[in-house]
Amino acid sequence: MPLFTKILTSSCKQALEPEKRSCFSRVIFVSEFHQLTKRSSSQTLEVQNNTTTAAAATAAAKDKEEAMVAVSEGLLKPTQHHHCNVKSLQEMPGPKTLSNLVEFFWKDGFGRIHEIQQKHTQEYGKIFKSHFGPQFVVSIADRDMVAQVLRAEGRTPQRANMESWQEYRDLRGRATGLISAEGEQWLKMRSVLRQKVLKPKDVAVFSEGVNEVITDLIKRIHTLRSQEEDGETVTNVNNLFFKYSMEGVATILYESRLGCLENNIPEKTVEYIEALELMFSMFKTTMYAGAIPKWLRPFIPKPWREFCRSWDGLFKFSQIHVDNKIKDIQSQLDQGEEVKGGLLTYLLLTKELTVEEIYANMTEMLLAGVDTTSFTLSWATYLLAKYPEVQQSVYEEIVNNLGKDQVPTSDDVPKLPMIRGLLKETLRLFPVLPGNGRVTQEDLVVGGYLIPKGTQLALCHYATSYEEENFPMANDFRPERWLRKDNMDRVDNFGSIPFGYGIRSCIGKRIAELEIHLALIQLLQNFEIKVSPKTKPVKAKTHGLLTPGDSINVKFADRK
Ligand code: HEM
Repeated sequence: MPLFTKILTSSCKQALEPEKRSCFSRVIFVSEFHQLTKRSSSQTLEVQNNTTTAAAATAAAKDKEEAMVAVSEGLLKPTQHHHCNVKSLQEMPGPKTLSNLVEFFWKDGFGRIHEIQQKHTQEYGKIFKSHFGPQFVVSIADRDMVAQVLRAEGRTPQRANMESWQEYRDLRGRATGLISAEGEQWLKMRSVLRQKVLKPKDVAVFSEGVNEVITDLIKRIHTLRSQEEDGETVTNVNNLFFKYSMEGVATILYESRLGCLENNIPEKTVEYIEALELMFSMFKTTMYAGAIPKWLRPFIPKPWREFCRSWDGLFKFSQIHVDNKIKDIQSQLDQGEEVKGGLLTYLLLTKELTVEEIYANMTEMLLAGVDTTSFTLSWATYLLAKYPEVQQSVYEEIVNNLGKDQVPTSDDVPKLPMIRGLLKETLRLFPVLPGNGRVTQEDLVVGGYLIPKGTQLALCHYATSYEEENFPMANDFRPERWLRKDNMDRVDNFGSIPFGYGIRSCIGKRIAELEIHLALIQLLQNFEIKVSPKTKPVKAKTHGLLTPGDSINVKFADRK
């Protein structure tokens, strides 16, 4: 069967009309469907006849809707009557462009993307379309539909909206890292990196280094709280956790310590940490720079300029550390010593990635690994302070299974299911990435709609995380909902997939879990986390990521 079959425009138009579609019996999905109506003047259209997609379509059709558009070598052949409900994108509900503009630009929608997800889901249903300037997005806020999309992914799923990242890299002659790369280039790098960080046992080797950072974190808490009147409160815990996450990720990625948590940081290091903090915050502010059309840049140059400046800083930072490692390795080799080390050493020795690719991946992992971890730790401490009975049960589990003083390693975590539940529940309530993007690589039928190849999808994790049908008493903080009743019990739930799912999911998941689990265990062994008069209700806001909208201030009281 030829890959491309030609279909007469007029027949296609018929196929798009729901009432006329029902008389075609062969199931196929029409590529570039959204462009069909635009091309009314052309006589023919090329339509990809993809057998895999047709099979997926048949399965989908059995499930809920029958999918049917049109096919055949040359002409559409109406054969037999067949009931078909596949709807077109034109029929999909969604907010009007103007109301989106008002929502985002007049009502500070960029800070409330997570709430808008929920609002639009209530207004338009669990699958809806939106226009953001030139961008057209189909949002999916249903657990089963999200599962369907992610399970159907091919070997190189495509992330949406990475053009501005790619543009920066082209401009500076830099390589792409895992986040921004696509296709075979992405697959090659992913295959190398996944061997070192994707399994719990791969990251277990980092336990010792992470525990050293935690020792410094605890010392720092002692210092900070001693500066407060009550001797217990730490204000804006996120500042502290930012430094912890930066230090932790640097230990793992660069195999070196930065000294972010020292009490007396040399002035040079202070400047350097401040510059890093600035770059992170600038990055969040400017990450929408790519949404501004290029022709507008001469008139509004600042966002793009700052976006490039923050990338320059992040790349420079990574490059310094990678270059230092290269020198270290070289001098060890020169002295005839055996070279041992972690992830970076492995990458440099095996040469499976080029040095440019290593710079790019270290930079992107640094960017992906700091705020995500620190916001999650901040929310976890906030929730523990607010729910003392939950904190007590997590603490008791630690005392009973590990003891009050024993320093945990990654091997201990499976003995502490409540710690795992605590992290999962924190990320359910505050998923750092409230949504995830994909560009469809095949035509798909989702929720009864034909979604053509090349469509941008927004998977609305925040909205699904708060659905009662996915999580009863969804607004409550209940880590125990994640406990398994027995070994066979699975509590996975596509309603909350804070690290994504499948081949393109977060590659740093195990690193993040290690850093967060070990830190929370030691924090609870040392302190009772309590609300203080300075603890105010804190709401989430979207600022690139889902961040605490205000300072989180809590007490770290000594355990009796
Ligand atoms: C609580 C912490 C974290 C959360 C919630 C988180 C979440 C996510 C999510 C949702 C994605 C997108 C997945 C997808 O598209 O399906 C992602 C991708 C990624 N994350 Fe994380 N992340 C966290 C920590 C980290 C850390 C610590 C690192 C590295 C040290 C990291 C590195 C990455 C990278 C490189 C990608 C791109 C993967 C790819 O495209 O192949 N993340 N993360």
